[in-house]
Amino acid sequence: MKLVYLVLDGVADRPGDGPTSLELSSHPALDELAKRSKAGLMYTIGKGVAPESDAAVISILGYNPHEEYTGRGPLEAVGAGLSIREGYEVAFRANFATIDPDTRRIVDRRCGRNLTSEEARELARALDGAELGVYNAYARVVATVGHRAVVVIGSRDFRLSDAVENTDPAYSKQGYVSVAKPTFEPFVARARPLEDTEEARRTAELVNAFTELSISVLRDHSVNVKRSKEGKLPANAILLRDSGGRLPRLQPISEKFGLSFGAVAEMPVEIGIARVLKMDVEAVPPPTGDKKSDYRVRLEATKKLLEKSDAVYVHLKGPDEPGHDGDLKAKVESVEAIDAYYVSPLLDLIEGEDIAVIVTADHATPYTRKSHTDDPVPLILYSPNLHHDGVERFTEKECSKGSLGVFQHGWEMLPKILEVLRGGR
Ligand SMILES: O=C(O)[C@@H](CO)OP(=O)(O)O
Repeated sequence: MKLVYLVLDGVADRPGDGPTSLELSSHPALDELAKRSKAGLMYTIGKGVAPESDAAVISILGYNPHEEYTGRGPLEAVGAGLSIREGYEVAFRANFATIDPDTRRIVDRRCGRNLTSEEARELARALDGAELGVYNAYARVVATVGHRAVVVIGSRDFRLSDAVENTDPAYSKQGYVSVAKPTFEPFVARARPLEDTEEARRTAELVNAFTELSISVLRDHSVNVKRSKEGKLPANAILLRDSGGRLPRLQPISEKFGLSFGAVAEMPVEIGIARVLKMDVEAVPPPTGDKKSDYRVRLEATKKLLEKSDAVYVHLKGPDEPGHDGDLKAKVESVEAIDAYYVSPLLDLIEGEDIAVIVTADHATPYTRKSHTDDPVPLILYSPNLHHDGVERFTEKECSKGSLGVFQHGWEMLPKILEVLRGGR
């Protein structure tokens, strides 16, 4: 038996808020699969935790992020090809953002979501390698996709600590698991040490020095002058979150489950997770405006990995961004594009084959809330060897009627599902 494990980033909404994107969209292939599947719901980390994708994905791949985890920063870093000097460097997930430089008020955490990766790379170059003026410290800045970047703060001589608060006010650090705040004060936060150590105080000081430096360097950068002339928001600040000083030491997924895993990943954080878990990674280019071609590439990568691996984890970013933007129409369209261009041909591919499929999400990003929430996500499990539950559609409400019940923690799901698949009932 082979397994395709499809994660639709942020696809779930909150049914209590009104019709969900899954209810409003036409997705015949997902519905066809749901009809032939067992179904259920899942809290991807746990009730009350509105997770980011990093810890949520770690969790739904079977690892409890409360046990061994070191934050999103290092995963983004490894996904972007950077390594971290343990003890002397701390990695952060960064956002190019628009602020009022005089008051530090945040106008947009993603500078209008129209910063191109090329623009971001040019801005990052202006800061990469900057000296921070104290503790013989420096910053490395690497742009990744759109407004996203990785920042590594390092010192040549002094030890640093990852116990520092985010400067991005949208997420709070709860240990190493970052939680989306339902509302927040839109000001660049000052980094505070989160423990009473010299290392943490020093790191917080360096983070604040980097923030000031980035605001002064980006203010009149030619990319921003051009963007302002074009009526676009300038990318004039960098918000940092999810500090981590090393990669998590997790058992490789093939050893954990006795299955070889491949991964189709498009964003740096998922690429980082796949690398850390020692999956065979097919990194595909980030999403473009051409959905048909994007999903064809992802399906080809899935096929290629299925030939050499037992299981393939496929992460599609699509629905998360319109969820963050509160754009119901775009979220519906994103589900429909995945259905038509990825799931429908996937059904042809698995027809008559001994291939099981899981479809779920890493968290909800309800268009009504514009941020991640702790709502449970729908889950279906198809296998030609299993009885199906007879649910009608792939939606939150329909899946709640399924025999898999409600998983209280994402990390409990994969072991259970593999048991069901191996038992063949
Ligand atoms: O990277 C992203 O797309 C989101 C997380 O889903 O982060 P942010 O809210 O900073 O855009």
